[in-house]
This record gives sequence, structure tokens and C-alpha cells, in this order.
Amino acid sequence: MATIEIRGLTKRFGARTAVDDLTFTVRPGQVTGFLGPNGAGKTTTMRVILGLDAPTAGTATVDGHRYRDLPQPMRTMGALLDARAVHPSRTARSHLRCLARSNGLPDARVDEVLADVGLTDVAGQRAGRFSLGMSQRLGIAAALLGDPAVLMFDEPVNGLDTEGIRWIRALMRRLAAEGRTVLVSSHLMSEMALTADHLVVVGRGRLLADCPLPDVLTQGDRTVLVRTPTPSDLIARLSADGVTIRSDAAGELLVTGLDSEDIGHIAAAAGIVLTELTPQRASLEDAFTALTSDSVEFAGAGSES
Ligand SMILES: Nc1ncnc2c1ncn2[C@@H]1O[C@H](COP(=O)(O)OP(=O)(O)OP(=O)(O)O)[C@@H](O)[C@H]1O
Repeated sequence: MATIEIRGLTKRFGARTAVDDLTFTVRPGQVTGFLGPNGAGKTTTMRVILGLDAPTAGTATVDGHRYRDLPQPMRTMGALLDARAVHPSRTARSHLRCLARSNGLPDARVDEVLADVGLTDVAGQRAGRFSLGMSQRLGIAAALLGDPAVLMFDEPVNGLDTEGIRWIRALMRRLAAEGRTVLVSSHLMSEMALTADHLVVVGRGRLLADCPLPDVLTQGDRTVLVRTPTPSDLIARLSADGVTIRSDAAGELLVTGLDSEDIGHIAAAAGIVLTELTPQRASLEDAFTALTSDSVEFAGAGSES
């Protein structure tokens, strides 16, 4: 099955490095979320994959070829980068027909994809009058035209209403369930948590994580909440290199650097009573913030991320 392979990819614009030695593989049958703060290099990477920007170093291939070398690009890969990049005076149907004809695809596909994205009723209207949501659907129809095994969408839910967002989520899941390779970018962890199976996280052009969605939670330090009637005794026993202990409310400690099993054993050996011992689960949003906190390009004053 077709994959997207990124190997040692670097893209510089003058002195600015937008993508910095990025290596990852996007696999079939799952939604891969391409996640990172604004300016992390997601769009640039996608433009290089499509051959719209030339890499400074490294390679990006789709099904083993550079996009421009694919014998039938639209049959291999469909992409939505900028939904507004449509001739405004063309109707939705004529836009798709032009694309189909110039790519040797049958006219019949046009009505199929219009139905697929729910635009049949407005197919005769000018694309220039479309709302953002309708433009996104038209862009997705164009991406689906060649029935490709690989699909790539840049921030597809941006600016959409709830119904549009739900529809796009369901579409991504369906395309992956059909065995296709789906890469979707977002700067929102909350969005990716609902759609993606696998995450590729980037910050300032660099790879920060490449793992199944649940594993993002286990990256970084875990914290354990401990309650004891004798906190100062426990602090004395737990203190060691690499262990951080915050003491919040009376008798409540937040311990980082030891897991709950270690803490339980140390307390038992010292005869210290524990009344609570709870591993704190970081939320996905916390995990994302922790991963990208050093790589946010435009953090506002007082911003935590
Ligand atoms: N054509 C260009 N010329 C100069 N700098 C560019 C160009 N395109 C992108 N950049 C810079 O490269 C960096 C990465 O931008 P990119 O758009 O790829 O990030 P992104 O992760 O897609 O962010 P966003 O979510 O804001 O679109 C940014 O610092 C951006 O300003």
C-alpha cells in the first residue's frame, strides 16, 4: 500500500529554516495527525510533498516517487491545501470537469464526488460565491476525484461550523477505514484527539514526536498525587536527584520523577501511612503543551504555551 515517506527533509527560506531535518512515514489504514503550533512547518512540508516547493535537503516521496514523477498523480494522491484556490467564476461542476479532463479521469467521477461531498444541489453555482464550508467540500471533492490511495489535508476544519467539522472528521475516519493513507494537519490537539490514530508532532520545523495517539500521554514526566498525615517525613524519604515534590494543600504532595509503585514501597519501608496514591493522567492538551512549549514561534506575553 502507498505511503508518504519524508527523509531528512529541510526547507529554508533565506535565513529562516521552516523545516529542519524531518523524517517520518505516513502509513495506510489510519489517520495520521500532523500537529504543531502555528509556523511549525506543516504547510511547508505539505507543499514540498506536492512538489510546490523544492526541498533544500532531503526527500519527500509518495508511493515511492516524488509527486511530480508520479505517472498519474491524481490517481495516487489527492490534497487540499487552500480551499479558495478555485477560479471564482467557474461552477463547482465545471471546475471538477476541467480537473478530470486534464488528468485523464472519466467525467462520471465528477458527479460521484459531488454527491460524496454533498454538493450535488449547488454543482451549477459559481465557486466564487461559495461559503468557506462549501469551498472546503469542493476542495475535498477535487482531492477525491482520482480515487487516490493517499490523501492529505491542510487544516481542513479551520473556519468551519460544527456540522462541517463533524462531516470532515467522519470523512477522514471513513477514508482511513477504506485502507487509504490519510495525513491531516492541525494546530489543535483537541481536534487531533478526535480524529487521529497516529501523531507526528512538529515544532519550529523539527520532529518532536511520532507515535500512536495514546503514547503522547506517556511522553514526558508523569506526576503522582500522594496524601499522607506526615508529609515532611515522606518528603525526606523521597527526595533524590531527578525527583521533584510540590506541596500544595495540607498533607498533599505532587511527586514527579517516581512512579506510584516506587513511592508506595519507599513509604512502606519507612512505616509512613499513605491515605492516597494516585497517578495523575495528563490531558492530551497538557501533553501537547509540554511537547511544544520550547518551540512555539509566536507566544504572547504571559502565554503558557
Ligand atoms: N514562502 C515563504 N517565505 C519565507 N518564509 C516562509 C515561507 N513559507 C513559510 N515560511 C516560514 O516558514 C515557517 C513555517 O511556516 P508554515 O506555514 O509551514 O507553518 P505551519 O506549521 O503550516 O503554520 P500555520 O499553521 O501557521 O500555517 C514560518 O516561520 C513561516 O513564516
